[in-house]
Amino acid sequence: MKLPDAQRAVLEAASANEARSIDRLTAEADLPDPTVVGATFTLEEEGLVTLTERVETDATLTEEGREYADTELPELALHEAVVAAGGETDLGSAIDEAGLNGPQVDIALSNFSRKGYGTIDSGQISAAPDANPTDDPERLALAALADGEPIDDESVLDGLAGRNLVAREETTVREVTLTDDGVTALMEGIETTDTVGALTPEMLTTGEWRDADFAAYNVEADAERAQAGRLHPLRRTAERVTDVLVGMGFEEMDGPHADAEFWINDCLFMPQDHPARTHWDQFTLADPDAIDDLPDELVAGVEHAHREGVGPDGDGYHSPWSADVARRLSLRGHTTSLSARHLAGVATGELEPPQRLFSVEKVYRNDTLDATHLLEFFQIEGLVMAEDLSVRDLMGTFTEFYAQFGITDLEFKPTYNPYTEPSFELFGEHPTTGELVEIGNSGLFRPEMLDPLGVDCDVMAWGLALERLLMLTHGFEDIRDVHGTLVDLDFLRNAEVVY
Ligand SMILES: N[C@@H](Cc1ccccc1)C(=O)O
Repeated sequence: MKLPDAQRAVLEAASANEARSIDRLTAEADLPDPTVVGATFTLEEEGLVTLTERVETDATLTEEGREYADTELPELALHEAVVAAGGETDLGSAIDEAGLNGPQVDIALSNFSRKGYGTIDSGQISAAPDANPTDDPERLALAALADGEPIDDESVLDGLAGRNLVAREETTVREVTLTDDGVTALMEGIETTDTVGALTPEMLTTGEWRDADFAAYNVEADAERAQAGRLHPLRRTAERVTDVLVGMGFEEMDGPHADAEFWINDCLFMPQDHPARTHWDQFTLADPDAIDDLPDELVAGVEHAHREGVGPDGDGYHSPWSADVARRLSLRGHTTSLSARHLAGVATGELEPPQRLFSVEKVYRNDTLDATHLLEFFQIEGLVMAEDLSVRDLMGTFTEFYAQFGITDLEFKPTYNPYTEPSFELFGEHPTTGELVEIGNSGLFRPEMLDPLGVDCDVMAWGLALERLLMLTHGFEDIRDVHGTLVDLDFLRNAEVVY
């Protein structure tokens, strides 16, 4: 019989008397695992081997399990402390003596009683005289696992898995046995065919590939999973947002992450003593600490709006205003700075209506980290500049935009921004908790903002949070499950950006 090299090696490594695992055949045939699996599948099809599959459950120590294997289970540490104190003592000193703290205290107390190591009664703890902590099955199992020994007692393993001290993982073990035909073939002798398993650069350059007999691929064979790099789901969502907005006729804006407060705040009619302009909210740069080249005429116009307001009935803030503050350099707390630069005509030249602009960019805020706040996040900024815009246009745009992501239950709540009137916060329903989540803020820019920038038509605008959009589309309850060091690798590898 003629067989390709790999099949012959697998056949020779297999036995008729004993089922051998693929791992063992791989070691004996000295071939890569996928090659052996592929060869085995073909041999099975040809009736030369039989292949059986068995699911084995592996147990490995979790970090906590390892810690207790190295030291002691909390309930045993507690027992030891009680025994050392003469068999009975007050609970507080037993806990201290056992060196228990935080969640370990509860763990120790509940397991101490459950396992019959003693009793706890009105603040006193006593050790059961007949308890035998040395033979504690969980303790022995942890020690055995730490030494790499197998554990047969499933109920102990289940208990440890329930305490999160052991992680159980199922693996499929494939085993191969020679059939009678396989034995006969081996006895009659096997010649190696010259089928080629892999195309090499040499075969291409010499032209040898032309006459080669290539082995067929077995597309059903198990192969190692290659984890290639891929874009973060958040980045892919950002790209999707860009696609949607471009599809709605928007053009992308660009601009600096660190900018003069003039563009970030002053142009937005944010008084210089506004709380959002303090270090509690924004990150101010120390070096360099200012932008010197602001357009004089614009600065004068903005200062005038702040001091006197706009129009015959206008009224300003009558609060301090200084060009030095306006020149101060900060990380942008919103990308509305890009809208200001574009509307002022300093980004891409004077704008004529109609215009639709957007950006999906990072912004930075000195927030307190929690489930819905990070120090930086992506903002979906947008503006429409046209004659006669109304709140209906604003709501219609959001309805159209969010519908692309399957979000059709938007709610609007009136709010206040120094730079818009009217202003609306947007909310969407969280798919699993049902809670309303704030997903953005919007409004029509006020004349106090537009007039100094030289814009005399209407502008509606918004800032939406990309991470919050992802929370609604993927059901996250904590933003830190999307960003940062706590993100689940499987999520990064497998998440689909669905729309
Ligand atoms: N700048 C606002 C969003 C916004 C932009 C434009 C108009 C109204 C609101 C924010 O960061 O929340």
